[in-house]
Amino acid sequence: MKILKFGGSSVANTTNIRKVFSILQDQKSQGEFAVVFSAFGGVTEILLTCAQKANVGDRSYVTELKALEERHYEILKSLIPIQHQSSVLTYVKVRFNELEDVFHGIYLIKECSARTLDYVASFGERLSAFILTEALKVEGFDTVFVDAREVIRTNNRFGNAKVDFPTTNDLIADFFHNRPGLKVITGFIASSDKGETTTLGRSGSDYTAAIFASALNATSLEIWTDVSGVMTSDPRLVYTAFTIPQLTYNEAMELSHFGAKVIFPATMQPAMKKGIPIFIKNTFEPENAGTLINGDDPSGQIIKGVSSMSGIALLNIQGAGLIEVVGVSRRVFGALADAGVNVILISQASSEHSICVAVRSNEVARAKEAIEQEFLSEIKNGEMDPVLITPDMAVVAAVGENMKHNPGSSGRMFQALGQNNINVYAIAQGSSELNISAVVSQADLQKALNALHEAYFLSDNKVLHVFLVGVGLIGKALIKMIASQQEKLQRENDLDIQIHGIANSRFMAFHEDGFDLKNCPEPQDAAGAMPMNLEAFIAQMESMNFSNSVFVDCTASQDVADLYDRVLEAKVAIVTPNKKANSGDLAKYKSLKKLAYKRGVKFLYETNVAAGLPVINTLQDLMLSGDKVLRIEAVLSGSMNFIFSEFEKGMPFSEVVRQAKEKGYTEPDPRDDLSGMDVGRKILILGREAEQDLHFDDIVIQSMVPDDCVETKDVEEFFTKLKAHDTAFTKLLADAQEAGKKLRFMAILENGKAKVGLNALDSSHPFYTLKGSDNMILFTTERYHDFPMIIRGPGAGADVTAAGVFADVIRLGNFTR
Ligand SMILES: NC(=O)C1=CN([C@@H]2O[C@H](COP(=O)(O)OP(=O)(O)OC[C@H]3O[C@@H](n4cnc5c(N)ncnc54)[C@H](O)[C@@H]3O)[C@@H](O)[C@H]2O)C=CC1
Ligand SMILES: N[C@@H](CC=O)C(=O)O
Repeated sequence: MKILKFGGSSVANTTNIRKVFSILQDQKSQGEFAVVFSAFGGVTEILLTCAQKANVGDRSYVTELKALEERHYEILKSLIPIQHQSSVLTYVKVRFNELEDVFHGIYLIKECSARTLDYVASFGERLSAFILTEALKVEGFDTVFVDAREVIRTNNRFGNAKVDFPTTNDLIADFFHNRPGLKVITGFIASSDKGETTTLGRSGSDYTAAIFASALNATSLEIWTDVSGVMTSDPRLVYTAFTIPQLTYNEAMELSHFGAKVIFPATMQPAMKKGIPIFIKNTFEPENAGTLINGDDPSGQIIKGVSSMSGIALLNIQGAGLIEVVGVSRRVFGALADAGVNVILISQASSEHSICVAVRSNEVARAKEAIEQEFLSEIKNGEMDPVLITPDMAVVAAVGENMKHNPGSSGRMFQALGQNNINVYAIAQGSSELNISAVVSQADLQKALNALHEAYFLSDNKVLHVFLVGVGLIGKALIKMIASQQEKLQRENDLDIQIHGIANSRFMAFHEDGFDLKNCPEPQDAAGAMPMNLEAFIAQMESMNFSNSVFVDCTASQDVADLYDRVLEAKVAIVTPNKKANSGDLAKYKSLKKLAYKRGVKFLYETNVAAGLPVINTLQDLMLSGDKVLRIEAVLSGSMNFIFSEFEKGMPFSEVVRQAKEKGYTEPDPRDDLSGMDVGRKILILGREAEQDLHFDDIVIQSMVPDDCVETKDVEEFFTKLKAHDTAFTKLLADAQEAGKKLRFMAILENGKAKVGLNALDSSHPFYTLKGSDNMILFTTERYHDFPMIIRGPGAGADVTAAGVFADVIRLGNFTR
């Protein structure tokens, strides 16, 4: 014998009921079973509301009751052919007549006791189960209607009656023994030994099913609902939550206590006592295996779920007068009990200086008053401080029976929370080691759940939440590149990259679920676009509070770079091609790196030098492995190399510079390249990465920007003015060519000093053959002494740069894994 229970959502309308019938048809070949039904979805609430309305003299209950009656007729007429309807119609009519009378009575005497409410509520299940009993006959089942009031005996604690199991078990066994056929049972309702109608409290229909399962020693109990079992976390907060295949009874109780509302602990008890397996199944996805709950789980998995409880406040009771005083806890908890406050979590350190208690927010004022009253004299004479309240808290809990004697679970929990900058206010773990709970701020709840979920269940799967400032040439190329790789990274590398914030210098926009990158709008065209404000952008990023957030700066802006410390303080990683932070003040450069290290987040800037070429990483590896850089000789500007190599082909200089800009090789302002500033910044960064304390003053830079072109209204005017210097540049080139040389704009760093400028090189020099946007870097080090280490390749352009930025973002996925 198997017991199946279908909840209100499964029988909310004819379409859903047909799904239930098809599930029952499939059961026919699988042995004997009985079925428990809840009231049709929402009916109980409507009945109770009508009663409350009648109780306060609000006659609108009459229309609501009429509508409810109609709904029942509609359902029965759609399920039962006309020739079989009459007895069912009569049954329903009589029940609604009774209800009318009851409500009228309430309306007249303005009295509605718990007993009356139970009686009113009982109509929901009586109606649904009766209609479904008859409808199932039409489907070919030999059904028997079971009004559970006949067999479940309880005391008369209306609203939450206690079951008299010995009597109930006998009555159920007798009933089943004497009545062949498929029993269709009303959930939720029972009766007292005086024949009064009672109800079984929250999730009462589940309880009914468990009572029958226990009384009949059922082989299993199936709870059919509208979700596919118990999930690893709340799917509304954790998008990657998934169904837990198997749970022990204890784990299921812990999880449901902390928010997995699929099953209510008390309802499991009768089945649990008999070791009856419970399946949680989805009526709308019957093929889904759902969750099996039983006494044992052979999977050996340590953590099964991460659940939470919102709306919590912390009470801190502290003072020197608490230390080594016997009876303090008894008085605290006695006072709370007397005030009817439910204690959710308790934590006391061994110093005994303070006791921390978590309670529901709506009970905190009462709790504070009760404790302060209890310790009035201690507070007065300073032995104890007034009770401190920390509001707006939430509890997150990792649950799993196999934590027992398995070191590392709590370590993982607090590492994940710490890495994501989530402050833990209190901790509790019982010696049963079934649950580790941490109190965090309500604002951090979603982030905490996601961080823990990832740490425990998705160690192979990572979601990176990107906030991109600078949707210009590189930024747009980056979005395109992520869009084209997004699915493959998810599928093959378990890496999900989502962009939640985009901005240019004028507008910013955010998307909670991540922008659709294949059709990503420009910031100004996105829904909810607003004027750009850097502080507000960062504040929004902080308030979205995702775990694994990444701030990508694709601007050339000093203002953006100036806010990196704030970003890192918020434990958000930074990826950037922007050189401003690393080529600015030396102390700031060092402090940013230190801060990133301290906060445990990455600050990656491979594209600061030579775009996507692996220059910074290589240099960092050399330094980490103990090498020493003696000399760096390099062509570090893709645009300058393009300009001087293309110029050889005979085009006017100003025209080649314009082409370099059009090809996306130059800085937003090409004078940054021509002036040598860009190369100056790069050689400075390389020097600093080589552990040399370089300042910008240590670099001698030869600018190629003619004096009258330095100050112009805009870039266009600069190009116009540059034209006037074409002849002078052609002469420079001709002189070099005459000497059999080529012009290369390069940087040399040696002995703590750097030089940046134009050189005429003969064919013996490695830079002689460079073409287009090529960069080339020669590292002469203690290890690479006789022959330098050489890195060469395109060092500018949208695609190679965006690819480098993208690679840094992907690297974050691996780093934090
Ligand atoms: N073009 C290339 O080959 C390479 C470029 N880079 C670096 O990449 C960065 C971006 O370069 P491009 O995309 O070419 O520049 P761009 O001028 O095309 O785009 C810059 C974007 O940043 C935005 N922006 C500027 N200031 C801002 C602020 N304060 N707040 C918000 N947004 C702001 C602009 O509106 C624009 O959307 C620069 O730092 C550049 O040095 C690095 C390596 C190679
Ligand atoms: N303008 C730069 C691009 C990247 O830093 C260059 O020309 O190399």
